[in-house]
Amino acid sequence: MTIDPHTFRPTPADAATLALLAQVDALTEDGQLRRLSAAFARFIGSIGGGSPQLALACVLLSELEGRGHSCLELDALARDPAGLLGWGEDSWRGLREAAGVWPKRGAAWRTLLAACEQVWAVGDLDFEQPLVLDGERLYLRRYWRDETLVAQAVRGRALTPRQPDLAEVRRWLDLLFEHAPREGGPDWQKIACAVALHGNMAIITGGPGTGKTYTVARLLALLFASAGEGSGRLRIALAAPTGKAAARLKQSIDHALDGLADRVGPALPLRELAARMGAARTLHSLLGARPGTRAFQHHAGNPLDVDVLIVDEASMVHLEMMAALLDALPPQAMLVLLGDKDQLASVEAGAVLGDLCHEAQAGAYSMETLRYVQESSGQTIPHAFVGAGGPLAQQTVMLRQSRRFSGPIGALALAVNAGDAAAAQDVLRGNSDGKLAWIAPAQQADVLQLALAGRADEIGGGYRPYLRMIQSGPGQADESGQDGGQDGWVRGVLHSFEAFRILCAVREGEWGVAGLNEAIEHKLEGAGLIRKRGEWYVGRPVMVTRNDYATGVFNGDIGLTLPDPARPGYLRVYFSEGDKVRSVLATRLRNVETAFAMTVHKSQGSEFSHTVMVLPREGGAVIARELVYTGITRARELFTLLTPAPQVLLDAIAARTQRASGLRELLDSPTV
Ligand SMILES: Nc1ncnc2c1ncn2[C@@H]1O[C@H](COP(=O)(O)OP(=O)(O)OP(=O)(O)O)[C@@H](O)[C@H]1O
Repeated sequence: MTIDPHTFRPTPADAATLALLAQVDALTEDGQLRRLSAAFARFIGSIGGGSPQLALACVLLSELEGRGHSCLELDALARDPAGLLGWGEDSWRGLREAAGVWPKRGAAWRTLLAACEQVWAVGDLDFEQPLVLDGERLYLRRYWRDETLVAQAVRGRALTPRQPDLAEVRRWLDLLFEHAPREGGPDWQKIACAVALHGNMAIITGGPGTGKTYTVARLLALLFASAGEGSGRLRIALAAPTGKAAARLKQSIDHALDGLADRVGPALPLRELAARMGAARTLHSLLGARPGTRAFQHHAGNPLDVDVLIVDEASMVHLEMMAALLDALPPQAMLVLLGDKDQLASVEAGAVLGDLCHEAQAGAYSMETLRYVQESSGQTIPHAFVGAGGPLAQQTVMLRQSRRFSGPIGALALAVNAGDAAAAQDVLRGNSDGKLAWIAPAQQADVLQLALAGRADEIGGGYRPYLRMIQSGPGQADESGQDGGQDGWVRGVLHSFEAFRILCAVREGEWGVAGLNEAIEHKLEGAGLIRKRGEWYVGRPVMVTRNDYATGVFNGDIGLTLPDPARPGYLRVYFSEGDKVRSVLATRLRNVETAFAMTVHKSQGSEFSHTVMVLPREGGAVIARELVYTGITRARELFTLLTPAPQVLLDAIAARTQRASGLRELLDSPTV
């Protein structure tokens, strides 16, 4: 439902509700609430009887939706409404007084809301009311529908048994996984492949470098092998939430299959089969996004033409997209989700992968799963991982050892993920052979110096190398000593830019994306590395902020501005997509922002040799453990952390982002 807050006029409501809405308006003017929330409360009041409690519940529901929650939990509403918004009692008092009667228990709120004609209590007669009450959760209908669809589809898929030939699976797994894990214990990668073959849905989760792509490449080989004569007809689709992640997935899978081809020999023409798979696509393009609408070309009535769908970076997939994806996937197709459950959830509402993986750490495997895994892979799941998990837990495997992400950066990520601020501090202060640096308390000048030239002890750090390469122009030898002409030069510049990035936790202020981009531009201009002439200039890195079907660029794509070789005086923006480079005339790009500094959120799915993360001077609800963990895990070789106020880091590590959602409960409910 779309409401224009400027044109919407409510019908008259009772005096108490009007008094409450006046308070809401004042807080909106103050910038504490978004405009949409008051408009939504008025809209709900206009289509049925109103009450100040209902209006306030609507304001909160809308605010929480804007912060990524899919519902309002009535228990929390009764207990600590101010806490829901991260407000102190003072800011909240006015609203609370205006609301009048304030039920002290979730159940009482349920009774109050269930009596409203705008609310459908699940189980009652449904009149398509805009609000839905499911147990003690209040939803916008759209999110309730999406959550229910996801839970039903996921349970159904996980429960759909496949009956692979166990001896054959075992034979192939032994061939595909040559070495036992160095650290001993079960080979979780092998287990993941076996488990995936057991149902129509599997999740492989793990931190960076734990081998998710390595494993899924072997799973594909196994699927080709199991298809026998029909292997050439197996329709496999690869997808990811962003173009960049999709390109990376395809590249890694091709590389892994190529490496496997010789090992499996002529028994399986892996190179040929891989070549037939086609490119990886963004989820938007796979589902057939239609500009200007939320609907997709593919849905239950027009399902995707696939047998196996692999989705990488699944932590970035929001609730609505996951529901659309599951709706469009034919029931007999296999879905494999890959992702790191501990990363930041999607920008939009939902924390789907986190919810789906809530038992991944513990395992919670049944004895039946243990037996199946033993027979199909020869692997013994230790008893510590036995439990009473639901059907999806049986189809989920967490990879636990990182091959490329060890050392001090890995130790820091582990400490942060475990919420252990003291251990994180020890790692940051300890001897890390220069891999880690912690600048605290930091000044903005520290960030600017890093942007210019990296750390003092670093050769060729910061943004200087790529800007110098631009200044040298094509025709010069690249890093490898080869002259690649215009194309080679563009690739070289893009590659060099990818080596370094500054990530921020917030958008606004001195320590946010906006303030830092401006200051960095100034610094680079002062050093003679860029020449700003208006908005567009040579060397400007940009991030696309909105999908644009006309130019084929999508939200989150990052490009570099370079001279147009065909038209002197014109600029083009070059985007790298795996092995390919695309370019668009700069003036055709409408929704972009400078990207020397970008948010941690937008950096998901990317890695940089040297990642610099900047925390702001003041914490807040968004500066939590998942954000810090996601920032650290973007670093391949060096990680530098800047904190103007070190306490913000410690508070962030202690805080978890909990998004309200009913998905976990629904997943475990046999009646869904
Ligand atoms: N069992 C293994 N034996 C040997 N090498 C492995 C194994 N598992 C993974 N690797 C190697 O470790 C590296 C990381 O693996 P991979 O890229 O699959 O991890 P990932 O979990 O997909 O990482 P990311 O989340 O960063 O994309 C790769 O070079 C891969 O070839």
